[in-house]
Formats: sequence, structure tokens, C-alpha cells
Amino acid sequence: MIPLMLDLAGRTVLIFGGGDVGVRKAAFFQHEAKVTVISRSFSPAFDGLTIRRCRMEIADLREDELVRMLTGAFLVVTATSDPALNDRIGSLCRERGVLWNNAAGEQGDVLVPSIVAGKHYLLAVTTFGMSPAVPRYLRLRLEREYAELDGMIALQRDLRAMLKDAEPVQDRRSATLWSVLCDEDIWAALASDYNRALHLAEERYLACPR
Ligand SMILES: C[C@@]1(CC(=O)O)c2cc3[nH]c(cc4nc(cc5[nH]c(cc(n2)[C@H]1CCC(=O)O)[C@@](C)(CC(=O)O)[C@@H]5CCC(=O)O)C(CC(=O)O)=C4CCC(=O)O)c(CCC(=O)O)c3CC(=O)O
Ligand SMILES: NC(=O)C1=CN([C@@H]2O[C@H](COP(=O)(O)OP(=O)(O)OC[C@H]3O[C@@H](n4cnc5c(N)ncnc54)[C@H](O)[C@@H]3O)[C@@H](O)[C@H]2O)C=CC1
Repeated sequence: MIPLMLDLAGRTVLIFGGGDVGVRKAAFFQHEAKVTVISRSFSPAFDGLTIRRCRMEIADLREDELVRMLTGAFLVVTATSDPALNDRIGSLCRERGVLWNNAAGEQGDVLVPSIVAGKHYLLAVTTFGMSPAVPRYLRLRLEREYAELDGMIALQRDLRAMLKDAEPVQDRRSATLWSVLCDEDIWAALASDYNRALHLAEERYLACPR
């Protein structure tokens, strides 16, 4: 498997199953895509989500009816509590080239990772289904450990711009930016005040501070 960052604007994501897992997947996709959830029952947690619901018994659907539902979908999530039903929908997806994520049953073509995200970065973590608790654990650790990452990225952007004017040698620009990244005092300053961190970086690592 390889990671891809997908732009799902305007795409349709179909979710089969309206339980806790269906809710989690719907919440994951709702800001990016048009989400429709098909299920015979819906957890109350769906009430706050901006998705379309379709109440029906899926096992009774004929193959051609299911195929019609899949038409136009970019990605299908199967999250019913019936793995055989999930797999049946999944094999129709595969025959038609629709991406498939399976919450229970055989492994689909797509895994939903844990996401560590800020304004300027996005990390996706997976164990390929071996231990879903581990990506969650890592997400919580990384969120704590790198709470100032957005600030550091902004600082690096600003310093890069300054260095391009001030330092003609690429290797020295690169070494300076790396030193800033490795400076614990600068990380600590970012936690309280961006400008203080910027001044500290200029003072310590730029030849001609402002
Ligand atoms: C294959 C995959 C398919 C898919 O769903 O895409 C899948 C499958 C299954 N998960 C199960 C259980 C749990 N899943 C979680 C949590 C998450 N699961 C997620 C993804 C994935 N889960 C995909 C693989 C991802 C990978 O490995 O990297 C995350 C990352 C994203 C998300 O779904 O939102 C999200 C963390 C988000 C976050 O917090 O950051 C926890 C932890 C908890 O909630 O405390 C538990 C309980 C502990 C445990 O079992 O480990 C079960 C067993 C059910 C049972 O026992 O009956 C199955 C089915 C099976 O294994 O057969
Ligand atoms: N991928 C993941 O992260 C996880 C996966 N799981 C597995 O995912 C599956 C779903 O878990 P939950 O959402 O907790 O289960 P759940 O029982 O709360 O929800 C299942 C949903 O599927 C619907 N459904 C089932 N059969 C249907 C049918 N024939 N027609 C229409 N609707 C149908 C139910 O009405 C219900 O809304 C389970 O098999 C569970 O073991 C569980 C935990 C985490």
C-alpha cells in the first residue's frame, strides 16, 4: 500500500452501515466529500453530521440494485455488522473500479488512517489493519509532542525567505534552518509567543539580526 492525499471535493462517498463505525467514517469524510449513508438504522450520533441518509435493508437488495447505488461513487465504505454483506458490496466495487474501504471482513483497497493535522501539515498513520489502536496511540503522542509544529513550520517559512536574501550559500541556509529545528529553546518560545521565537532564531542563527 502507498499513501495518497486525495482531494474529494465534489466526490461522493457512500457508507453502508449506520452504527458507531459508520458515524466515525462519516465524520471523517463529511468535510471533504458528499456523504450518503445507507442503513436500516442510524446511531443518534449522526444527528450532528451534514450527510444524506438512506434508510433501507441492504441484504434484500438485488445485485443490479446495489450496482445502481454504487454508480457515481468515488469511494465506498462498508461498515455494516455483517462482514459477508460488506465483502459482497466490496467485490461489486472492485469489479467496477470504485475504491473500497472495509470496516469488517476482508481487507479493502483503502485504509482509513489516524490523522495528525495542523494548519500547515498532515500526517497519516497506519498499521495496515494489524493494530488499529497503535495509530490512535501514536496520534495522541504526536499531538502532545508536537503541539508547536504549526508555529515551527511558519517560522521556517519566514526564516527561509529572510535567508534567501541574506545568505547566498545554499548549504549554509540549509544548516541554519536545521539548527533552528533542533533548538529546544526555540520550540519552547513558540509555545508562548511566535515573535519571541523569531527574534531568538534571528539572534542565534542569522548573521545580521534585524
Ligand atoms: C483495517 C481498518 C479498516 C478501516 O476501518 O479503515 C480497521 C479495522 C478494525 N478496527 C477495529 C478496532 C479498533 N479500531 C480502532 C480505531 C481506529 N481504527 C482505524 C482504522 C482501521 N480500523 C483500519 C486499519 C487502520 C490501521 O491499522 O492502521 C482508525 C485509525 C481510523 C478510523 O477508523 O477512524 C481509528 C483510530 C483513529 C484515531 O483515534 O486516530 C480502535 C481503537 C479505539 O477506538 O480505541 C479499535 C479497538 C482496538 C483494536 O481492536 O485494536 C477492528 C476490530 C473490531 C472488533 O474487535 O470486533 C477492526 C476490524 C478488524 O480488525 O477485523
Ligand atoms: N473499522 C473499525 O475501526 C472498527 C470496525 N469494527 C467492526 O465494524 C463493524 C461495524 O461496527 P459498529 O458500527 O460498531 O456496529 P453496529 O452494530 O453498531 O452498526 C452496524 C450498522 O449496520 C447496519 N446494518 C447491518 N446489517 C444491515 C443490513 N443488512 N441492512 C441495512 N443495515 C444493516 C445496522 O443497522 C447498524 O446501523 C462490526 O463488524 C465491528 O466488529 C468495530 C470497531 C472498529
